Amino acid sequence: MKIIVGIGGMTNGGKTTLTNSLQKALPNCCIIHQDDFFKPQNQIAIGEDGFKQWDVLESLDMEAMVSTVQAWIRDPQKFARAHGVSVQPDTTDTHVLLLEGFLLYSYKPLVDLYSRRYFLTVPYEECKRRRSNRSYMVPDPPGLFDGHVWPMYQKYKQEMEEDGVEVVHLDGMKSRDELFHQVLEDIRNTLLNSS
Ligand SMILES: Nc1ncnc2c1ncn2[C@@H]1O[C@H](COP(=O)(O)OP(=O)(O)O)[C@@H](O)[C@H]1O
Ligand SMILES: NC(=O)c1ccc[n+]([C@@H]2O[C@H](COP(=O)(O)O)[C@@H](O)[C@H]2O)c1
Ligand SMILES: [Mg+2]
Repeated sequence: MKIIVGIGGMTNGGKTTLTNSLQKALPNCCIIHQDDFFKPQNQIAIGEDGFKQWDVLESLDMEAMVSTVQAWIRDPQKFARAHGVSVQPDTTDTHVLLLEGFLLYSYKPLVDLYSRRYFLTVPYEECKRRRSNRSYMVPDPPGLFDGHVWPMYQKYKQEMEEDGVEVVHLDGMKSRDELFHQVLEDIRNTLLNSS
């Protein structure tokens, strides 16, 4: 059996950290990072606010992301091999795909593919603090967090709620270890229930 799990939520909620830990503990587990699908900088629109609009769906090549997901769905074993994930002979029936990113549940062609949609959040102050310590490939200009990142997060979250997308909320203030064990157990139960 194969399941697709979303590790979504706000920037700096701890998505990438959690996803990388889960991969090591789950059988035949591949990851697709949404961040790998950002368009090149010269294709990112500049808003009326003067900021490059990184935190909108249009800044991501979502068609390419869906194609990558479809390649996994067609042949998870081949996908795993191509991505350097060794397939365990005793569990070849089980395949897990973790999709990880900050706008996983806002793109219609993806939203129904998940067996489970996790949503990691931390309070505003903590998010801003963590973000100020991060260095992205393109550094945040002053004011980006309050002027663009946070308002876009709120906008997409509100749309998701209005659309009735069901998510499992995760408290990103919990320790890395606690989050890892909580989600690992929940995914293992999902696997048992879908077999
Ligand atoms: N559970 C946690 N508790 C405290 N700090 C965390 C936790 N998970 C991740 N971090 C830290 O927060 C920052 C953002 O984590 P990251 O996994 O890159 O988040 P995201 O992918 O959601 O932006 C990193 O510095 C990371 O070490
Ligand atoms: N990877 C990139 O090319 C790039 C460039 C500029 C900003 N970002 C930021 O990455 C964030 C998403 O990644 P995280 O969820 O890991 O923080 C967005 O909030 C976006 O502002 C990424
Ligand atoms: Mg990340």
